[in-house]
Amino acid sequence: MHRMLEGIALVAFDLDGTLIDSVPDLAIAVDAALGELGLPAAGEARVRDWVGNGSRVLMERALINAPPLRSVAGTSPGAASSGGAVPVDAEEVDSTLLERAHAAFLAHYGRDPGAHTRLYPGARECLDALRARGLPLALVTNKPHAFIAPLLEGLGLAEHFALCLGGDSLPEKKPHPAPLQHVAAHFGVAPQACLMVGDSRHDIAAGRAAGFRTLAVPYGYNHGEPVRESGPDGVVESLAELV
Ligand SMILES: O=C(O)COP(=O)(O)O
Ligand SMILES: [Mg+2]
Repeated sequence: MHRMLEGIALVAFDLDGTLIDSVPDLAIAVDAALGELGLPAAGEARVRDWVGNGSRVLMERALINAPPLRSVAGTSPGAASSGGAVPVDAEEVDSTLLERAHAAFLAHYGRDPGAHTRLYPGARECLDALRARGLPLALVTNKPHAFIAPLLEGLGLAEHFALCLGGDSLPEKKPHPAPLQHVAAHFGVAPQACLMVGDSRHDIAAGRAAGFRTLAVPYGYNHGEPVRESGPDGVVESLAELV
């Protein structure tokens, strides 16, 4: 058994960038939404760096980085966008435009959220092995809750998680500790006996703030930065190492 599982009675997993490579489908939906607003496509590479704070912030980042919008919305005209990491509140995006963009994204993404989405190597093996050991597993993603079931069903993982929380399940989402505190309380497990497994600084921050142990995978989405810099308690190259 991996040292990170010693004394652990519950494991909470992040979804995007940890269990699944979902960016191909996210990028298709982002680009379709931008297209509806007459804006140029962002492309997969840039979307990869914007994922992690839920769908509304994803579209906010897409709008902030859409060059024509800067003049349309009157925000920082002429400041060329480089893509990549963008602080959430770096700039104000017109709220009506953001609502339109977000609604368009949800409609496009909801059509077939798993079309090009694949499990990372080692993910199924890890989940199967933990489940066989009888450890309760939770899914804590910032993705809207409505997309969780179709994705898990498409991947044959619908039965693996005893509790699934989306970014809109509670008033707060990661990096806030509330979703993880909710999971620990739901199962009646002390936080120090819970492990949070994720790919981004938001997972590590939420886990630490909730009193969980934290394990990071380095292959996912972390705004272009190494997740090691967030100081997780452990890092595994593949989830298969855990079991
Ligand atoms: O939807 C997102 O922004 C990211 O979702 P995650 O929390 O599963 O990585
Ligand atoms: Mg993630």
